Amino acid sequence: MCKAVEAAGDLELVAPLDKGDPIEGLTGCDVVVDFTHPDVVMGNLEWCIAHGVHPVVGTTGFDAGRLATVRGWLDANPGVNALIAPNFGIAAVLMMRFAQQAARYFDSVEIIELHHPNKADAPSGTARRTAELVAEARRKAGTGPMPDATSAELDGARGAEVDGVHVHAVRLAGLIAHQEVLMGGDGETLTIRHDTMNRSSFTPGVLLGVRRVRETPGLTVGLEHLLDL
Ligand SMILES: NC(=O)C1=CN([C@@H]2O[C@H](COP(=O)(O)OP(=O)(O)OC[C@H]3O[C@@H](n4cnc5c(N)ncnc54)[C@H](OP(=O)(O)O)[C@@H]3O)[C@@H](O)[C@H]2O)C=CC1
Ligand SMILES: O=C(O)C1=N[C@H](C(=O)O)C[C@H](O)C1
Repeated sequence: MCKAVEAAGDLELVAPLDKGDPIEGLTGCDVVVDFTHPDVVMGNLEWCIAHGVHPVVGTTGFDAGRLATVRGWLDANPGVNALIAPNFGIAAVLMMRFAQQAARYFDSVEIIELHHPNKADAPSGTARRTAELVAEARRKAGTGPMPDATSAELDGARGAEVDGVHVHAVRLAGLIAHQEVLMGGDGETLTIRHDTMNRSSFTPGVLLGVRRVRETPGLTVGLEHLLDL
C-alpha cells in the first residue's frame, strides 16, 4: 500500500507506521490506511477519528457492536468520515454482490472461506460480510429457514453460524484468500467462487477509498458504495 501511494501522482505518503511506532506520527495526515490486526484496529480508529484523520480500514474483525462504536466516535467528531471494507478486491466485491442477489432463490446457502495459515481471524471479514448480506436478502424476500436435519454433530462440524448462515474456515499453506458461496435448490446448485491470486488486487480499491473518503459522509461499510455497481 505504501508503494502504491508513493507511485500515485495525486497522493503523498506522509507516515508509514509499523507496530511500536508512535501513532502521533499520523498527526497532519488527511487519511490513514489501516491493515493491522483485529486486536488493535479499534484503538487506532479511535485515535484517528478524535484527531480529524479519515480512516480507510482493511483490517477485519468488525461485528455490529464494533461498527456501532465507530459510528458513535464519528457522530462525536462531525466532518470526519471512515471507510471499512472487508475486501478491497473488485472481484471479491462482485462475488459478494452476486451472492446477495442469488441467495433468495435457493433453499440453502453455505460459505467456505479458505486462507493462508497466518491469518489472525476466523471467519474472514469477507465471509462474515457475505453471510450478513445473504441473510439480509433472504429476510427481505421472506425466504424460509434452510433445511438441515443434523441432530448429532461433533462440535464445529457445521462451521460457525453468522446471521443464520453456516460459514466454514479453511487455513491451508499455499493459499492466499479464497471463498466459495454454495447455493442449493431443487435438483441444482450454484457455486460462486472468488480467488485472490495476488495481494496487488487490493491496491486499486484502497486507493479509491483514500481518494473518496473525505467526501463520503459518516461510516461507509464496503467498497461497493464507492463503485458504480
Ligand atoms: N480488506 C481487505 O481487502 C484485506 C484485509 N486484510 C486484513 O488486514 C489485516 C492485516 O492482514 P495482513 O496484512 O495479512 O497481516 P500481516 O500480519 O501480514 O500485517 C499486519 C501488519 O500490521 C502490523 N501491526 C500490528 N499491529 C500494529 C499497530 N498497532 N500499528 C501498526 N502496525 C501494526 C504488523 O506488525 P508485526 O508483524 O510486527 O505484528 C504487521 O506488519 C487482517 O485483519 C486481514 O484480514 C488483509 C488483506 C486484504
Ligand atoms: O487476511 C487476509 O489475507 C484477508 N483478509 C480479508 C478477510 O478477512 O476477508 C480479505 C481477504 O480475504 C484477505
